[in-house]
Amino acid sequence: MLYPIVTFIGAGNMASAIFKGLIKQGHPADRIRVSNRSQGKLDALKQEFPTLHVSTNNAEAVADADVVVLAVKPQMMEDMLKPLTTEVAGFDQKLFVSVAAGISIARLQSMLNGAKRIVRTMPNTPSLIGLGMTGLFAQIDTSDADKNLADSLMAAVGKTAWVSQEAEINQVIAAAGSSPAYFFMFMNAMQKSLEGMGMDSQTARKLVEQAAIGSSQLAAHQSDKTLTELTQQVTSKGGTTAQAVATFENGDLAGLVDQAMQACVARAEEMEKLL
Ligand SMILES: NC(=O)C1=CN([C@@H]2O[C@H](COP(=O)(O)OP(=O)(O)OC[C@H]3O[C@@H](n4cnc5c(N)ncnc54)[C@H](OP(=O)(O)O)[C@@H]3O)[C@@H](O)[C@H]2O)C=CC1
Ligand SMILES: O=C(O)[C@@H]1CCC=N1
Repeated sequence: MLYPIVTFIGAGNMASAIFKGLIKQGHPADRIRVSNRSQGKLDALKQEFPTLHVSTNNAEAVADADVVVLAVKPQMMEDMLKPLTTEVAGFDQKLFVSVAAGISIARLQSMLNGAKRIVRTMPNTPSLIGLGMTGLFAQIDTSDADKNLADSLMAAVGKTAWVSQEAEINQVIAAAGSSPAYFFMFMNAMQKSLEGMGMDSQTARKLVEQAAIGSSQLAAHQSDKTLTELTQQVTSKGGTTAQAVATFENGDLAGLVDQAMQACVARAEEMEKLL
């Protein structure tokens, strides 16, 4: 099988989670190019993957790309793309996969001089270990071949879900792109509580980590049960869990989570207007 040449512009947190994940899944490193503004990250990558093509020159990195993954911060996208539209022959004919929050396809199209082959995605950092969750959206006139190529890249590092309305990508951000941070915060709060009770941090981290892994795996294995049913399975009447659950309910955990998710979506919508 001949793997497509994939160029990542930006070698930050999200891009590196995806391309390292791809390499782990068998995509040959010599068919991946990574360009980044500063040299330091590239030097480290070259050490880790000697056959990876790295460059601080975006135009050079995209020249032979089949797919260009746009992975710079949203605020930097326009300045990053502008020179490429004139410097790189046939640039607007390539397939672009954007991972950026808050930049619509219409906006990308205008930044890309009218390019037509664009898939907007919202991945997350667990892609690094093959457990990513990516939402994808493409306009109606995007070819199946382009959709399949974008899907296969993201499916190599986790699960994928297509949304039929572009606005839903902002909900994917709340559910998957940003949500690893929520889970880490929850785990961290548990760890800190245990430490406050006197437990050493290593043991506290191990307990929290394994309980989180076990719970998420159990939910995935028993997807026929609702999350409320899974909660009830743990909660003995008059027992310990009931006290913790009541504390969360009294503090309106669900309301707070809803507020956080809404704030996330609202910020994505606001970014779409600003950028
Ligand atoms: N982090 C996450 O969990 C997720 C992020 N995203 C999206 O991914 C994108 C990147 O975010 P993230 O990885 O967190 O950000 P990072 O800041 O970690 O990475 C951005 C990278 O882009 C590089 N860069 C900036 N300007 C240029 C340029 N002109 N040419 C080449 N490289 C450039 C930066 O280089 P330098 O080393 O010089 O700073 C940096 O390494 C964003 O659009 C974000 O919305 C989407 C889903 C999840
Ligand atoms: O915080 C952000 O804007 C990006 C998008 C999703 C995760 N990180």
